[in-house]
Amino acid sequence: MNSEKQSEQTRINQVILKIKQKLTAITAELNEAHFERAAVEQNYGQNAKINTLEVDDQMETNAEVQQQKQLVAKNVQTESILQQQVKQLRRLSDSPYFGRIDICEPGDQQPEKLYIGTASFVDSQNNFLVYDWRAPISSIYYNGTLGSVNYQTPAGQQQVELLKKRQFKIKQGKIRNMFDTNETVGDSLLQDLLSEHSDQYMHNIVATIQQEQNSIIRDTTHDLLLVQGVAGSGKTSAVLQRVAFLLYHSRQDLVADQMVLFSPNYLFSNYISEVLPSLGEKNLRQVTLHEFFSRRFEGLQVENLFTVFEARQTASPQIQNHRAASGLVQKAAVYAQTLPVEQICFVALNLAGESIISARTIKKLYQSLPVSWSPALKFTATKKKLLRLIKKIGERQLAKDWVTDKLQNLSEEQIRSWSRQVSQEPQLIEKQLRQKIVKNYYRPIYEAIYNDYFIDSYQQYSDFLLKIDPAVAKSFANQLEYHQISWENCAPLLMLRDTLTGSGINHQIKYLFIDEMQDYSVDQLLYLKHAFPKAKFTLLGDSQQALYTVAQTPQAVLTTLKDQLKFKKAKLIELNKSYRSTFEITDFIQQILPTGQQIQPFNRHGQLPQVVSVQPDCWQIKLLKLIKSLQHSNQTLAVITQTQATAIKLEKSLQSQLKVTRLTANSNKLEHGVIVLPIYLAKGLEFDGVIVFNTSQTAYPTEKWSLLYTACSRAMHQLVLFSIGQPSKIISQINTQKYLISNANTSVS
Ligand SMILES: Nc1ncnc2c1ncn2[C@@H]1O[C@H](COP(=O)(O)OP(=O)(O)OP(=O)(O)O)[C@@H](O)[C@H]1O
Repeated sequence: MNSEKQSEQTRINQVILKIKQKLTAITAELNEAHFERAAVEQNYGQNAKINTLEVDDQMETNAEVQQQKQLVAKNVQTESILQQQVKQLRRLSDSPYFGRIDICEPGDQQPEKLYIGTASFVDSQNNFLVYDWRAPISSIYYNGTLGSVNYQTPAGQQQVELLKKRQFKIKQGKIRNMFDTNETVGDSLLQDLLSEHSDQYMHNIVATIQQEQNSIIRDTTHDLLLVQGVAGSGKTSAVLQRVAFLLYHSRQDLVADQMVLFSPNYLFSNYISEVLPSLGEKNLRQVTLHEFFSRRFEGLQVENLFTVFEARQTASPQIQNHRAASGLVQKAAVYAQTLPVEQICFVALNLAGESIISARTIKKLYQSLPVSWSPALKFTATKKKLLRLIKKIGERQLAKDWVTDKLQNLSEEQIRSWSRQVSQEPQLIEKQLRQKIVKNYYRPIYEAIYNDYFIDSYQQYSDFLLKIDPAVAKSFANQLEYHQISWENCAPLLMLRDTLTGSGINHQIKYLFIDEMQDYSVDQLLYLKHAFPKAKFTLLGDSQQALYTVAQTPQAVLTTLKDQLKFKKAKLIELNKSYRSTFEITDFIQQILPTGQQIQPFNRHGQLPQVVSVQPDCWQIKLLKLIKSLQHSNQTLAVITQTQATAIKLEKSLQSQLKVTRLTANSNKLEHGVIVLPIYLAKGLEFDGVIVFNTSQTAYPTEKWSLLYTACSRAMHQLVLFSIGQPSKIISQINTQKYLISNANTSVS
């Protein structure tokens, strides 16, 4: 070991010793906090069991229980903070840092050495032994080449002289690799990392963030950050580090619950779920667009984009008719804003076959409001009037015989449960019990009012569609009969409903992230912008991987979004360097793109991709042989099909000979071994080896280049295109030096 390395190792040993001392102290505190919480909880449990029917004790007990509750909450919080610290210290004790910068501030004689890790570590004298990678000064590590560099601080720009930049790979407290670099973050460490096997979970990339990724991560000024990057360029990685950065940067007024990530599927959600915890941060909320819509259309089955995709691969163009066109969201908003009251579809509030409040009455209440009010304002005011009205209707029932009958037949249990909520004055008890009986009876009406059911938004949307496109209106009505709603109708219908009722808007979310944004229509993005008005948007996409729409240039995407979504400060960041695949794979897959877009491959070498074509009568044997030959060198080997239907057939033909796992839309975990899955579930994921199943001309005509590109770009180390019959023209037009060819007569091993 050279002396430089020796002295770094000595420092590491000293830092780890201090980390471990702190870990011991915090672990003791944690044990104490745990013990205390258990005691308080037990005490709370006993208090909560006190008989609250004893009136004298009731108030006192309530206050005591509240106090205990607060105490439990406080203890839980303390314990969880300590748990976080323990986790963080454990992580640091294995690998305290990954970078060092030597800087000299103006006027200083001696340079300062700063070490950068996944979290800060301060010794008992408040010396920073490790700086958090998100600290303002750490940006020098990611952005600066040696010489004079600037970095942003809360007090403005600072200038320093960067004298040295050193990278470390430390594992179990030992330096495994260390070198100085003048680049942003040197290639060697990246080489090392990218050569590893794929994992069930994505890793954080803080040690090797690249300069252009850093600008995504640290952006705090734009309300729309549009990241358009080629496959494997680190878009998802960058956005997750961005979340961690924002949580650190705005920790006074931002918590993870104020962020939401729209992800393409459950597999992906699970795949990325370890990144933030590995950086000591809480995970942010994740949702798929399908889930989001489904929650808003209770009782309806929302069509899934995957089903649309499957149908498109097999259906004739005629079947695809009568789908809603784009631009409906804006039209729906205008329609709802200008809808004359006569045309609003009010619905009578009925109970047990009797109309309690007629549609005419509701319309009258609505009409009585100032014309200048917005529909949402009128709707809320009508709602309040209806609540008052139903209360009055109930009051008129209090002395009726049916209420007296019910009162006399109240069960013991019902009386006991209500007696806690009614007054103890004997003369008031009967009145209040009558009120309870009536309110209970009218509960469905109250609920209908609270849930906005006094307008039939489906009928209203149907009326709207009739004006725009009667064929779509008809198909919408047909689907509704079967309690279904098509994908394209979701956003415009919600927009119409929200505009009329003023509901559906979430003001809490401050940051919204969308991965695979090329699969979202402008209509859907418009709706999300409306539903999350306070959120800054970060959209990640690669229009070359558009499975459901047509590819657009990044600039065109930006123009469309800026014009339609009305963001004030929008920025486009393009990423052209691909990190996932070997040089050879990236070099091959960029030839699939018709636009001739230049993807910069990362300088990591491997085998050439292989194109295998086999005869239709022997493809099973050949495929089996191929899989077996690739299995041992690839921890995860994905066989990617176009549709789930093909994946099912493939699984059947392979499973008697081989252990295979087929993934479905409901799968949420990646398995090691051989995986069969359709392309739309492979989005955002990566595998050691990929076999793209049946890349014949029939399966992949020229216009399906985007599907082929997406499938091939999932491969990290090895790629095989397996064609039954003549390979696709997309492949045959690629320079033959970029891949190896084997045919039915050649061994595929
Ligand atoms: N700076 C980096 N340091 C180390 N690894 C990186 C870096 N950037 C990206 N990677 C790795 O490259 C791979 C691809 O990254 P990621 O999945 O974030 O790309 P993507 O652009 O979202 O891909 P796609 O659009 O194809 O799904 C991952 O294995 C990731 O860990």
